[in-house]
Amino acid sequence: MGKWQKMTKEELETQYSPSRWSPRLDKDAVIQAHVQMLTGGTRDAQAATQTLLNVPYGMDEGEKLDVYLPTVHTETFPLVLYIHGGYWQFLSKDVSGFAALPLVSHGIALAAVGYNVAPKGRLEEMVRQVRHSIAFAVQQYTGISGIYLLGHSAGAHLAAMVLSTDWAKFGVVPNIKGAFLVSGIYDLEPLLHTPENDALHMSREVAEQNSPLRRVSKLEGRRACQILIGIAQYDSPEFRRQSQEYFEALRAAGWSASLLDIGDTDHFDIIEKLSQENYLLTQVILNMISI
Ligand SMILES: Nc1ccccc1C(=O)C[C@H](N)C(=O)O
Repeated sequence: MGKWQKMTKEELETQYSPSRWSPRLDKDAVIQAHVQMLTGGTRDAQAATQTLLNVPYGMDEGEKLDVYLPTVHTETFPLVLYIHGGYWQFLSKDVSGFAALPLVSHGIALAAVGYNVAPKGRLEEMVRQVRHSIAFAVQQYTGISGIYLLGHSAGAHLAAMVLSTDWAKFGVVPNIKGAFLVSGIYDLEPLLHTPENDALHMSREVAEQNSPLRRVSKLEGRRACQILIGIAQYDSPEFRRQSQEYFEALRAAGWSASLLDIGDTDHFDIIEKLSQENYLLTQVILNMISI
């Protein structure tokens, strides 16, 4: 048993409130600034990139992709699927193109995945939607040379769930070459005891079945796929513990996984800075994709 079980309700709530740990700004200001950075970054990326916005990947209104295409046309290119964060309740694909510019200028496409956040969407539905979006992308775009997942916070959780997909149900086996999981949550159980679950309505069973940490043995495709787990210096100790544990579990199961602890970042700017080409994580991603 980890030590979160011994925490008071208040302590657990604090540990699982990323906004309370930023040394830059107070909790409301950091979220406001985050939304501003994502919105502005996405606007800039859309102004400078060839895009395909609101491409439906399913029947539901929320099942859409925003695709940012490589600057120079090539027959084949890697595709990064970006899965946004926001505790499965906030944000959307509409503010999730901010990382596109450094990628498209290096011949890499980015697709921001829309999914139904709570209270409209339930957790199992979000997992299914994100999996479906990947199956759709590989069927739709024949020029994809490899798929890379990039997820932040709740989006890193969803990306990790994609790695344990039984693709037989989807009729395709995507060539997932890498996953960049940034400041993610890999064990949902502690959240059952926090107010975050008021909107998510997860049962214990749903939390267990959708915890990547408990599904490491079900992962497929380990030979080809590299996993990078990124964590912010100023993420909470619980968030940092979760990344460390997931990393260790992946390594123990024979995966090619690495853990990158990014100094002088918090839960929010660790991902915002992906709009900058000279940011450490941008460089690591470009190197891992290295075309
Ligand atoms: N990641 C986010 C992105 C956008 C808006 C909110 C969040 C949060 O994480 C909220 C959480 N309840 C917090 O206290 O930090």
